[in-house]
Amino acid sequence: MSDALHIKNLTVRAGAKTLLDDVTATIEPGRITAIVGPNGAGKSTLLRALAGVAPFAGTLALGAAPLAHLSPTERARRIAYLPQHHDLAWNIKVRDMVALGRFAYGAEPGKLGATDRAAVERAMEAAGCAALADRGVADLSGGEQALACLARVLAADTPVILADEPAAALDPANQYRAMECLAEKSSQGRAVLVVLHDLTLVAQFSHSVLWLQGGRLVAHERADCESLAHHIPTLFGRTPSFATDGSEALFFVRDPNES
Ligand SMILES: Nc1ncnc2c1ncn2[C@@H]1O[C@H](COP(=O)(O)OP(=O)(O)OP(=O)(O)O)[C@@H](O)[C@H]1O
Repeated sequence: MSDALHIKNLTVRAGAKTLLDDVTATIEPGRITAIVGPNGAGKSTLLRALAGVAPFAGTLALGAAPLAHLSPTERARRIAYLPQHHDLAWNIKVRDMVALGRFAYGAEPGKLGATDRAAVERAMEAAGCAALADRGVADLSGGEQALACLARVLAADTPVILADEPAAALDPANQYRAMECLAEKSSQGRAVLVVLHDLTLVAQFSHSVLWLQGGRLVAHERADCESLAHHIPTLFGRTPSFATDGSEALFFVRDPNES
């Protein structure tokens, strides 16, 4: 089991605008914590601050170790980050892109040791992109690129995983595959923090939810039906229906009285 990720009084500003306002939460290891909120709520900003790519005020610590005290390499060995947008600058092979996940261990694409090679192959297999290993990343479809980027994060084998909408570009089967990959990591004792818009995936895979609205943390609660039914109408202005077959599926039903 790895350490908990402690977020204390996290505030992010861009000029005069406050993107994230005084967020305090603890992200537990061995759990999937979903971040849920409307577009523009600050979900990506929260992950970006935790990943070290957005300046912030406040304190972030992994266990007792403030993240600010870690070197970039030490940080990269502890926290892997899957951004919302996949900016792929070079048309390198999928296998070499996934191998970048091993960079913090000194591995160079094309010159991997046995441990790194095994981690890369395992990650591509888990993410479902092993058959794409020798293809150029720029020649892949959007969903295929998303699987390759997920594999890069899995290959890093970090105690903390930050994933921003990992399922957004994926077909239904691959959405479940991506979430199962993250569930496997959390069952190994890692802390997984994931931005999700699909509320059924939230209900089925997450243990707790950070509810964000307007840059503020509205609540941090267990991902049970009662909590979902309470917060979803408040944040999204619509009341969800819950499947009655025990599948934890959630959906919005069109009001027949609406024109
Ligand atoms: N550099 C910036 N300058 C000004 N405003 C910014 C900047 N970066 C983000 N924002 C704004 O901050 C708010 C939060 O952005 P963020 O990307 O965190 O939202 P989000 O909850 O991830 O949204 P989505 O669900 O649409 O991806 C948005 O209103 C966005 O326009």
